[in-house]
Amino acid sequence: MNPVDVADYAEHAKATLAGDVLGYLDGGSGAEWTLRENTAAYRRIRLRPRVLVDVGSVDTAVDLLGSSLAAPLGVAPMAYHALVHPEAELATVKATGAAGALFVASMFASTGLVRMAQAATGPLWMQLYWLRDRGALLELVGRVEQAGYRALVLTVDAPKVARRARDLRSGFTLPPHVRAVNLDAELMAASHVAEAGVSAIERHSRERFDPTITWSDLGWLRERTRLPLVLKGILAGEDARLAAENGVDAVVVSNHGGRQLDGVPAAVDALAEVVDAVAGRLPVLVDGGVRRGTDVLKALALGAATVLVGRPVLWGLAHSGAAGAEHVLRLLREELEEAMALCGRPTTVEVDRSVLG
Ligand SMILES: Cc1cc2nc3c(=O)[nH]c(=O)nc-3n(C[C@H](O)[C@H](O)[C@H](O)COP(=O)(O)O)c2cc1C
Ligand SMILES: CC(C)CC(=O)C(=O)O
Repeated sequence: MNPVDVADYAEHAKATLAGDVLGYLDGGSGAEWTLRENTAAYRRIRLRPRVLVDVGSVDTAVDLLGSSLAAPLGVAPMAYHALVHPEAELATVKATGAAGALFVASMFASTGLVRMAQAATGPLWMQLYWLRDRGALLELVGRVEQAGYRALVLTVDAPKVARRARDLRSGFTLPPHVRAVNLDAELMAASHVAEAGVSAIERHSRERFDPTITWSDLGWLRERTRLPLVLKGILAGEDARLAAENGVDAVVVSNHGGRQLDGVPAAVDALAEVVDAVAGRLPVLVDGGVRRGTDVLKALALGAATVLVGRPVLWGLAHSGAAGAEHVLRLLREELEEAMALCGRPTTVEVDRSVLG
């Protein structure tokens, strides 16, 4: 059966991927309460359409940090696309460009950052974790700048990677052919060895991520790069205000897809607080639980500038490579277009909180 919505791709992934890979992809931390909330919260938000509006043509385009996107959609940074398809990030980068969306590469991408840049036909950002070895961090930033990436996304919700029961139960480790090729060999090695009670992925963070960084360290990075700096993993209005005061260019409201602190609200439920706190000083993106075009519309209505999509893109990639990933993004865009028409809001600038019931 040909998939007709994201749920079909999710089902296909569940039926076909190896158990440990599926667990790493679909799983969350703790009791997975936040993971479930991310999708459940969208189902609780209702739409409030206006009628007899000319919706003969609907335009989903937005501008974001100097780039224009055909739709307010991006691919969230996700490690190791090679886990689900041999073409890995090359396929997802191409798919994203074809769909007119933004691609955020993970620091743990399984494809070289220059090869990703060469395959890109749209805007490309790079996600970073702050490494204890600042020399290695800066060296990577230099290569990212050189390759033409347009922004750095610093993930701030993972001073350490949280315990994820599915990975511990399955003993998940990376197969030998899947590597974080943009990082040094020593760092990569940790991800291939599981220890009792610590998953291979957890070891990355324990050994290499710097859990001591604070707001005062951001200036150090700011001074050393000309790229816009985006913080990913903001859930509190106070932190969003601090971001604006510390020269950050955008924030992503995110709970890491329910993979970090379990018990925090769904990303969409934290969105309004952050949007209100920044009061237009910076664009606010959101990710977590977006599975339908109506979810994108709800996030836009609450003030999101763009929505990032995580797991659905990997489900599409697992299903049929670049074609599947592109179809997932196109489905979301088409569903958004339909929802905008049926809500009587033919352009994204007309989407505000009055869309919500
Ligand atoms: C398999 C997987 C790998 C991820 N890897 C990263 C990563 O390397 N860096 C990061 O900042 N976030 C990472 N995330 C979190 C995503 O960027 C994003 O916040 C989350 O997946 C959004 O939720 P969704 O999957 O419900 O759309 C990962 C998520 C998944 C599912
Ligand atoms: C390699 C990991 C740190 C990637 C990640 O952020 C995740 O699995 O959620």
